[in-house]
Amino acid sequence: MYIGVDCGTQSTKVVVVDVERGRILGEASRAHRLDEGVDGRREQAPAEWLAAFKGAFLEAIERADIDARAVRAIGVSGQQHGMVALDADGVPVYPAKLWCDTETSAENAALVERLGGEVGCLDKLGLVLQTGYTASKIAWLRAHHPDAYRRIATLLLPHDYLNFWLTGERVTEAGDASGTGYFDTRARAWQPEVFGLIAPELDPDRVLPRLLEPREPAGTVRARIARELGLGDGVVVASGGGDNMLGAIGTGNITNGLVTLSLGTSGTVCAYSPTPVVCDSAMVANFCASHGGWLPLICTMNVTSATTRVRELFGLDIAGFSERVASAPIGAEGVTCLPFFNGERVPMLPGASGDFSGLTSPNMTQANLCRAVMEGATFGLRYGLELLGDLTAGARQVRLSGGGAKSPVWRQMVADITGIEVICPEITDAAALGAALQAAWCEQRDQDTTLEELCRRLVQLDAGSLAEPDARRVDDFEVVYQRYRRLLRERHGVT
Ligand SMILES: Nc1ncnc2c1ncn2[C@@H]1O[C@H](COP(=O)(O)OP(=O)(O)O)[C@@H](O)[C@H]1O
Ligand SMILES: O=C(CO)[C@@H](O)[C@H](O)COP(=O)(O)O
Repeated sequence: MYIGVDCGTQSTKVVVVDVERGRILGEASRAHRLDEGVDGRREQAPAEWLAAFKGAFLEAIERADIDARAVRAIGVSGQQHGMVALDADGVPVYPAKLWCDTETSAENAALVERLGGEVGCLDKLGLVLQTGYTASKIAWLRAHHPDAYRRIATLLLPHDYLNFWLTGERVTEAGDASGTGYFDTRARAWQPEVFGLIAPELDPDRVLPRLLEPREPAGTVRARIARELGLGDGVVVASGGGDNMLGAIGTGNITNGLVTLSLGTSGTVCAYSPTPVVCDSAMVANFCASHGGWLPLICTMNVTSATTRVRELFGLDIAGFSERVASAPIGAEGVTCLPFFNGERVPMLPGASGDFSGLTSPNMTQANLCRAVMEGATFGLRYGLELLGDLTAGARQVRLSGGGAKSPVWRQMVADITGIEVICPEITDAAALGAALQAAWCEQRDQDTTLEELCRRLVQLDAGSLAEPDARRVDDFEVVYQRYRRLLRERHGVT
């Protein structure tokens, strides 16, 4: 048995997988709170992730109806970029500032300038620093909370922190490290010169975790934690990775030719590449994959976070919201939404706010506003897909994951807006499945087992989720997408 854990923005999910029989035996999740401020602050207490991990783990084991001592390895996936700064005792010196925190946009702009703009960033890092990456969070802590900054002994990412709690080891791997902003994504190595600009008082050899190879274990579960979770001795913990990297594994997107699109709190689109990628657009992140190779990716910050805001505003449950969306026509009778309620990363507008435009007395209905926000979030992903250019140009299928992928209306909308067939894996939390597969790949590293074989066995596509683009709707959406692009240009100068 293998366990996959995905510590997302809104919850931690755990999946129990029987790799030998190719079956998913049990799943469970526990929610996290998000601490938000008007200034773009978005933080979480790492202790909540641990509590959610334990709760979801024990429930998933119970649902799977297995003895936890049958577990051989655990893989952990985590929301990318979050700053987990620990003191010498391994205690956070400050709450984790998350990927969606935009409070540090001034520090990010200053860092980009010091690195020599986009060209300098690409030269030193293989990607362009964006607000949300870990680098500006450290610079911000240094400027605003120098006492906490001075106590930093280790800098981890969310999935590294869970691995640290499980094993006691301070380690990371290239996939998640790619999103720090002090890692050279082409060389798959820390970039000490850049780190020195961000945190001149900290010694990178001391505070940055050791980099693991993709198949190398982080360690084994410590005795005390094993007792709490009911595990046997010597349970292996894989290197794990960023949620998008493990989501790629969990959707079978581990070699060329596929596109993974996630409708989570964030929206992401990525495609595997065996070589490092520098796209025409600075918004495409040349991240590493967590199984070797690269995973160029675009990320939008307002997907289910945006639809949830509007849903809650109208006091609707998920079914009621979907019903409203389905009842309104394509284009929401002229209502267009730029859903940048949390600022935005792609397009690069960290300080932006959201817009509903085209409202008139007759079209200002719940149905149109619900539809417009879902369309706006999906248009943002189409914009990102276009930025990926040749990497996704010939894609014949989108593998869809994340909470929003459970919605048939949204799946069809993605197919009609991108013009590409959409299908979901049977498990919507592909990152948790990817983490379990990586755990099996790691634990079986002395055998011939390949990751391709594990994906073939476990990544089962749900035929019932298939959504094919409809030519007429594709045309209708094209007109509305151009309206969205016009608004983007008018409001934010984005061409
Ligand atoms: N059927 C559905 N339709 C639309 N949104 C949904 C549906 N089911 C779940 N969601 C949304 O998915 C989100 C959680 O997605 P998830 O991928 O787990 O996020 P994260 O990994 O960022 O924590 C929640 O906001 C939830 O409202
Ligand atoms: O910042 C990024 C990718 O660069 C986000 O995709 C985070 O990794 C959060 O993911 P979710 O919680 O939305 O799954």
